[in-house]
Amino acid sequence: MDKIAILTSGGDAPGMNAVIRAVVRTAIYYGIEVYGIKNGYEGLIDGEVEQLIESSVADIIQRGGTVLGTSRSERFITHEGFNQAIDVLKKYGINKVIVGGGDGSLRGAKKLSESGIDVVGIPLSIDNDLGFTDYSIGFFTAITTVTNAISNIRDTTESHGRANVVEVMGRDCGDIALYSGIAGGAENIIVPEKKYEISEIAKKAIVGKNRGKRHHIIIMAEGAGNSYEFAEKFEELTGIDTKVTILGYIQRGGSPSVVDRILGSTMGNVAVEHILKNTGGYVMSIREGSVKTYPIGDALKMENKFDEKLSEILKIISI
Ligand SMILES: Nc1ncnc2c1ncn2[C@@H]1O[C@H](COP(=O)(O)OP(=O)(O)O)[C@@H](O)[C@H]1O
Ligand SMILES: O=P(O)(O)OC[C@H]1O[C@](O)(COP(=O)(O)O)[C@@H](O)[C@@H]1O
Repeated sequence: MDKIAILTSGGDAPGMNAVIRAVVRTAIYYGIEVYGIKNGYEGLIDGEVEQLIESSVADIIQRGGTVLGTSRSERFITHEGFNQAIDVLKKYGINKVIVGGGDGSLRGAKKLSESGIDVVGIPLSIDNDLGFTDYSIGFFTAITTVTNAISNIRDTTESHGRANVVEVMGRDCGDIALYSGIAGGAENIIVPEKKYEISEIAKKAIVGKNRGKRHHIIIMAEGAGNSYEFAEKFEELTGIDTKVTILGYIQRGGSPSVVDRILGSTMGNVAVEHILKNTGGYVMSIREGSVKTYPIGDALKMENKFDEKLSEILKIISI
């Protein structure tokens, strides 16, 4: 008899709870025992495993974070830690695992599948840095939070006639900066995928200022440089009083958006149906509006592409 477990791993993302809820309720619907593994791969190694029932996931769809807890686990990458994790799964008779997380977590899931455990990975990361899916769950909530913050920052920036460098998350991926930059009407974005010239950004601000513009918002992804150093140089070049706002963890928490709840519920449900019918390793994806599955090895080789067109649109319309 199949036994399914669900774990969440890596950086948490709004929508993780919708996934957990859908996985648990779908498994029970099909008469399958379902287990929750606490605190990601760390909890798996330590045997933090608990059977879940319908009511275990009551009243969680609206909550940010993950009720199962998460971790970044150095131990899981070691031979010893990984084998301990496999032993725990064997002890409970769990043969199928659904992993919700980002790139690293899904690499861990691939390793589990190579050890004979059937897995389905669900893309959960606010960064939207996965090549095999158009969107990862959590991204839309994060960019809504960032966009609301930009609107607030714009009000005060405009009143004072200042510039503001808003630092957002995204170590290797500029999607949070790009999408919230478009939605918030930022004049410039600075992202890890593209080189920038501070002199060009300053020139644009001076042209705007001479036109009577009283605010200038620059969104900087955390992986693209040091926002304080940038702001100091920008102020020097433009003569515009320049402040820095680092949004930090504010953008990773909070009640999930409608899109993330629906994506989470759908992917959680389809993941269970898929894992019951298939052996091996897979991931869930959303491509051009449809939910799809890919073999996990192929999926992790797909390159994440920066949306040059959207970046060009920002350049043209945010002057
Ligand atoms: N190549 C890998 N092989 C096995 N496990 C991995 C690998 N990369 C990451 N992991 C596991 O996944 C965890 C989460 O990965 P991390 O990159 O921190 O977050 P995310 O999944 O959000 O990208 C890591 O702490 C580690 O335990
Ligand atoms: O919580 P931590 O360990 O400080 O991680 C911060 C990082 O996690 C993220 O929020 C999400 O990244 P991952 O999806 O790779 O975990 C990044 O944007 C950020 O740099």
